[in-house]
Amino acid sequence: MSGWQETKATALLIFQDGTIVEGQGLGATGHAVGEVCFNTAITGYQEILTDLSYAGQIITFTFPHIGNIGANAEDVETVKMASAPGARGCVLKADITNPSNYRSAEHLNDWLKANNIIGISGVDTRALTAMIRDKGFANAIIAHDPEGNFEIDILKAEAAKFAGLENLDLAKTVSTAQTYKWNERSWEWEERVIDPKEAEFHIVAVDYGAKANILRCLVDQDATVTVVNAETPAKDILALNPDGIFLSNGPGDPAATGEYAVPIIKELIESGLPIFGICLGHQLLALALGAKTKKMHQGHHGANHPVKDLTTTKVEITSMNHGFAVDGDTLPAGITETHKSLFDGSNCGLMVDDKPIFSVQHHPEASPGPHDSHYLFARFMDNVKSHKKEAA
Ligand SMILES: NC(=O)CC[C@H](N)C(=O)O
Repeated sequence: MSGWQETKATALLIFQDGTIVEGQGLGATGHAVGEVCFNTAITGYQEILTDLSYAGQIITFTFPHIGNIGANAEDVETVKMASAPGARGCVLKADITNPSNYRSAEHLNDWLKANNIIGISGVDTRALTAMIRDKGFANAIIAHDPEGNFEIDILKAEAAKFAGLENLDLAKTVSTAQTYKWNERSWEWEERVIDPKEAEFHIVAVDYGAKANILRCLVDQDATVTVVNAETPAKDILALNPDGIFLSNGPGDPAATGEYAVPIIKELIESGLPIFGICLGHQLLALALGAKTKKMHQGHHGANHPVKDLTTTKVEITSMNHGFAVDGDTLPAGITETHKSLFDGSNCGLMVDDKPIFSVQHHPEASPGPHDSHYLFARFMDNVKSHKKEAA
């Protein structure tokens, strides 16, 4: 009995309502504020922690075995050119056991430290998840001090300053500073990086915090990808002579990027080029088309979310990571809802009726998650091929 009671807390999670959760510190020391969400995936913790869409968030993993396969340099979803890290912190139930996997290069604890991510273990993540499910997203501060010395009032005051993700534009802060070319394809067994072949199509990806595996999936479709900063004017994007345009995933409130993203996307729509958007890219496309987005109660973060493709009536099991959603009731005439979540009926996709333009809320690139939705990359490239043929 006495053992655990006497263990001094070396990490705290302090919510804005004053609730304090004690645990053991992992990874980086110090403190960070963010929105606490929960992710239900049972694999892919490293991909999740390095997804830039999680900027400004602290991730509670509902799966207890986090860290048991260690960490490596290959499972990082943050594109090296990105200027900021992804998640600010993570909350775990169990301590990290010694890694046991042939791909492990590093203990997760060391990797978290090196990547400036604060972790707390020993938390009743089931209770925390139930709390978020009942009350909605909660903002908190996560703090780690190996000596267990915390100035609670100062931490509470820091937590109180965080106004949450609503109205917060983070895409600009994680977007690539420089334009770069991406030509790495998906991996094959025991061959991590495949040399690119001469690609037939050129896609310009607007980077709001793009995941590396999205870029790989585009290259798999016989494309070379040029990645540009989120604020690149439409005329500069079009001057790169793309065959199609991709709008990436990313963090923060889509409505807060209104000043730059929406006007740029409106011009891109006018160009008549094929456009494909994922997650934040989907939300921004919807805004540019005249629809509205809204904050969700608890969001969708996991790797087993059923989504129905209304155009084929097929159901796909998807990877999800979003806290905002397109309000399907606000889609204007001429825009068709193509996908719906079978968990809560929320909008998961749209297409423009008379243009080769579509987008989805879920993550067809998976990483982590099932590959059911990979067909969307082929759907995009079919549009690109037809458009290029017509234009020739
Ligand atoms: N994965 C994403 O692109 C997330 C989009 C947006 N930041 C949201 O939370 O809804």
